[in-house]
Amino acid sequence: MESISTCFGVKFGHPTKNSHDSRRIRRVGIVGLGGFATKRFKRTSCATVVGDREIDLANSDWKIGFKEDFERRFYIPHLSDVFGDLSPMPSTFNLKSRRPSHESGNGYPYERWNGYVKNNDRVLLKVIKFSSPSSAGAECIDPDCTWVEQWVHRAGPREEIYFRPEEVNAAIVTCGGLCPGLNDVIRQIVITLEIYGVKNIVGIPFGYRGFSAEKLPKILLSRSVVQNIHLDGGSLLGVSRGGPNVSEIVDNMQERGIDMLFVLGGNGTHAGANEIHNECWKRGMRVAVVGVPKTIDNDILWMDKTFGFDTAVEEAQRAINSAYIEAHSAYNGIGIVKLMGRNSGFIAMHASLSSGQVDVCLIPEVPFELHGPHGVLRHLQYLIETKGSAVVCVAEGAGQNLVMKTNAKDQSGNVVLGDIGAHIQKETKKYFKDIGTSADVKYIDPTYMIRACRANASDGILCTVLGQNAVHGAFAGYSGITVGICNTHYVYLPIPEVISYPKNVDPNSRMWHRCLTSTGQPDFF
Ligand SMILES: Nc1ncnc2c1ncn2[C@@H]1O[C@H](COP(=O)(O)OP(=O)(O)O)[C@@H](O)[C@H]1O
Ligand SMILES: O=P(O)(O)OC[C@H]1O[C@](O)(COP(=O)(O)O)[C@@H](O)[C@@H]1O
Ligand SMILES: [Mg+2]
Repeated sequence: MESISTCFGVKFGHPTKNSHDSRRIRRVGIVGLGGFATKRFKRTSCATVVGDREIDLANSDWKIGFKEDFERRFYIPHLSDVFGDLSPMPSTFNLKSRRPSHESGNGYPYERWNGYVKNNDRVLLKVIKFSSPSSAGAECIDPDCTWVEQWVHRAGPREEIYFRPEEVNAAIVTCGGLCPGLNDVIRQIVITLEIYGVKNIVGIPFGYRGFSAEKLPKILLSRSVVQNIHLDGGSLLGVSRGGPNVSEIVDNMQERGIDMLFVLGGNGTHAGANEIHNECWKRGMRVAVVGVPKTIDNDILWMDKTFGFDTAVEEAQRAINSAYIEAHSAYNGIGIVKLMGRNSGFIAMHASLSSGQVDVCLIPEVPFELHGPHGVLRHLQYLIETKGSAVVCVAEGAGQNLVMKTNAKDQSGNVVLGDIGAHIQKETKKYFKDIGTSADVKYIDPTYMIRACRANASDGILCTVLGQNAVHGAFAGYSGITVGICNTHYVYLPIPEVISYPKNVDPNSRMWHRCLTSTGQPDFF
């Protein structure tokens, strides 16, 4: 291994499908003395691999190499890359009609609407300039934490468009599990398509399954159909896991003449969307496939947050508060709340932090023991003895090593999780019985109630902007992209980058430490 003072091994390879390995590869590229990366991974060599390019930090021009590689990784595919004969036309997305014109003589000056975004506009992906690799959360490329701008493409309407609105056949599909805000996004996509002048908009029923040969009836969409759908949770179109393969999906799209596809879903859905995009272009189909990340778990990379997450955290407060009241009102009461989060504990962490009523927060990223002198149960005993009650908030994917494995998978291939909440309840009851202390243990599982909620106001706005930008991206001729909010600005990202591995809670992050400060819990092992 090279010495830290002379040479830092930094790797930025495209990760493999295994999320944990992938995260390692990605994280090892960051120099941070106090961070997750350097504690777990040794530095490799002087050669730095950025994408598929090797960069030598000893070379004074390494920054140029890094930037070029970053630019290439975050390039967003455009129809004109493949279809050379395309000629754009002036956008039909024009809000001038909403302004008083100079002819109207009502005193308002005529102005040209300048709400278009230029293709070369960019948004900074990282906004902190770290002074040292030992600074909290530092993500440095070299030991000096040299500042290197990492730009991504700004989302929004372009002045020129690559589809004739009156000829467009647009389709929307919602895949995976439910998430608050799905209807808000569908609504905005439809409304924005209509503003461009699109007449043919269909909803594909029940996720990718709606593309199968069974021929589930399509859902005709228009402003009047979607006007009030955001008042309800769920998805107007229905959702599903599993379904036909990509080739069948594209066959079906070809049959129906779909040339704009809006795909709302998580990591799995986006993997499918990217394959659909590739297959369409391979077949010479001039199709724009644009994703809108949907995951209540908030486990998509690079984004400030995904829609539905805020609502989930807010709704989780009700369950936590109920658990608190139950626990607080009972003699030696213990309330356990399970929240969603298959691999990522963002909902549990944020809900625990915002409620201020949680004593123990357990997430998949942080291993824990139930039994033993440092286990959760011993701490619950301490809480009962000192406070008289306790509240536990556990993410569904936490402590899966403690529950019975069935090796079952759902139709998308996701592992079916054991019920960690029920397990903790059972073990807690047994523990207190064994030590001869009566304890009143209540378990609340609000997961599906939370997921079925309608979006709150803040998510409603996020959905609106994401939905509109998805349509702008398609009309601008981009495909194989997804939309997101990044440092409060809206961006287009290439799908492979956002699904290269799932975003997790960093146990060394300031946020997790804040959560621990709030709960006052020790390490449980
Ligand atoms: N790697 C993949 N490639 C192509 N399609 C996938 C992939 N993973 C999942 N899918 C499809 O995407 C849809 C949703 O996937 P799922 O994992 O259930 O939800 P999410 O998109 O929320 O992660 C399913 O119809 C599934 O068949
Ligand atoms: O019971 P279902 O529909 O499989 O959903 C459960 C899963 O849905 C989620 O909320 C989100 O999953 P997706 O993003 O893959 O839809 C997970 O937290 C949870 O494990
Ligand atoms: Mg998934």
